[in-house]
Amino acid sequence: MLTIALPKGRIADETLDRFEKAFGEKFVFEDRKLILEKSGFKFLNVRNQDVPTYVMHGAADLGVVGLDVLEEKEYDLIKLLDLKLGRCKVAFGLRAGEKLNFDKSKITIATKHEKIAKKYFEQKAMAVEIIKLYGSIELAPLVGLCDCIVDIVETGETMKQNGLEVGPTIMETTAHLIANKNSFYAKKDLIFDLKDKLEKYL
Ligand SMILES: Nc1ncnc2c1ncn2[C@@H]1O[C@H](COP(=O)(O)OP(=O)(O)OP(=O)(O)O)[C@@H](O)[C@H]1O
Ligand SMILES: O=P(O)(O)OC[C@H]1O[C@H](OP(=O)(O)OP(=O)(O)O)[C@H](O)[C@@H]1O
Repeated sequence: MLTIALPKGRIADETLDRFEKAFGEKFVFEDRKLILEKSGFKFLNVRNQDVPTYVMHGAADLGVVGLDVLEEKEYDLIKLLDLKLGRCKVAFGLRAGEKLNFDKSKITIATKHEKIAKKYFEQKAMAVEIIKLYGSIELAPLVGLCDCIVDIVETGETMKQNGLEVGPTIMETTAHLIANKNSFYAKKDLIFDLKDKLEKYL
């Protein structure tokens, strides 16, 4: 049995579609159930940001999560396979017409991706103030909470509709299949078999 933590929403749905293609049967969470057990798999329906936590602690052998979320958590996990779904980037958002002013003594940034933003500026040896938010990040610069934001951009439509422009990209991200280190050694054959089957449907 392999236990796999999936992030609620479209990435989970698309991952289960891949399993359907690879194994020829349907995998669907029933109503409000958070566990789906079928044909040797136990899928867990968890919050996006909790996926690495379940895998790190061994409550799940495997997980599916965006590289950006993985980078934020800084856990020691194995990246097994790029599933090539949930493609987007982590980028700056600036008020239309403004540029990132690297000469300013202190830039204030609002973001859900605190560590990614912090690392970016550490590499430039710049002092920044980071304000952690949990959603609707694009609102923050419009009401003077910050100078700019760091957020997920897929189509760029959310920024555009809120008077922001997409600035420099910090990282590209896609959903990856990740593994707990102990599970990887203990269940190597099962895991490699799954990886090979999923790889055919990328
Ligand atoms: N257009 C998109 N918007 C947001 N996230 C995307 C998009 N495309 C892909 N992703 C991936 O999905 C992840 C975010 O998923 P979701 O929006 O469900 O997360 P969240 O709002 O941070 O989580 P939660 O709702 O659990 O708080 C991102 O971190 C990224 O890896
Ligand atoms: O470039 P786009 O295609 O417009 O997509 C990007 C938007 O989608 C995400 O928000 P989400 O819907 O997850 O809401 P939240 O982060 O504000 O909770 C992300 O935080 C951006 O706001």
